[in-house]
Amino acid sequence: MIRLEQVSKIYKTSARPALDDVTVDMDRGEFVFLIGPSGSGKSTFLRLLLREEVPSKGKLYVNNFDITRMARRRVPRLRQSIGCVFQDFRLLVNKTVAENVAFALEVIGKPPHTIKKVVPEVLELVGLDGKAGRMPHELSGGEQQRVAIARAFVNRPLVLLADEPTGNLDPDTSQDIMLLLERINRTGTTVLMATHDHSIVDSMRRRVVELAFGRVIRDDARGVYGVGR
Ligand SMILES: Nc1ncnc2c1ncn2[C@@H]1O[C@H](COP(=O)(O)OP(=O)(O)OP(=O)(O)O)[C@@H](O)[C@H]1O
Repeated sequence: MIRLEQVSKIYKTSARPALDDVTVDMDRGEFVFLIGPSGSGKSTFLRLLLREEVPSKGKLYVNNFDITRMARRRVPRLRQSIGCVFQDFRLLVNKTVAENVAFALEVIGKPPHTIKKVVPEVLELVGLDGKAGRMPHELSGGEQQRVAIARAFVNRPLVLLADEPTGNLDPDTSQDIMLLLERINRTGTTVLMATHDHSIVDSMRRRVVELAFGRVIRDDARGVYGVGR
């Protein structure tokens, strides 16, 4: 599903590599935490998968796309196969909950009758039925993140990337969001989540890939956050 072979990323303005000779494989249906201190390369890792950056060295595959050699015109197809969720939700503030989710389908050309059917289904899945007509500012942070997850998942992506999805949420709400991500993972979607949240990583006991200075220093099948520290 996701494969990095000896990938390095060196930004022009930076003295040391942001990623340094990283080799990792993630299978279909895995749930993986990507952890490491600030500046260790987590966001760079995610940006490479979306082809927002290109690697300086190595090979990179996502959902059978060879990202290293990918022509620019094929990038939208790659991004359609990946759902993304961020710490700051990134909803369209002037659209309702349902319109935010529908928009993700409109931009990829889904017909209106499909959109009409699928949007309520996914809102129910994330626990937001009854709130379809609300504006984002009328929702709590946890609810806004649910909308973002619905939007990311509505197209049934093979991979869901989550960059600090609980970073702006209190612990209870964070737990709810994690239950939702687990539920999405159980449908077969690979979930890769970058996080600083010790308690979530420790309570879920999933695969943990730890970065330090751009290198993978740990890859545990059922890991915790702070081993050896
Ligand atoms: N666009 C860029 N240009 C130059 N250097 C960059 C760029 N983006 C990131 N870096 C550098 O690459 C390294 C890794 O950064 P990255 O943002 O991937 O880390 P991170 O683990 O996501 O950090 P955080 O947890 O704070 O988001 C850092 O040294 C950072 O300064």
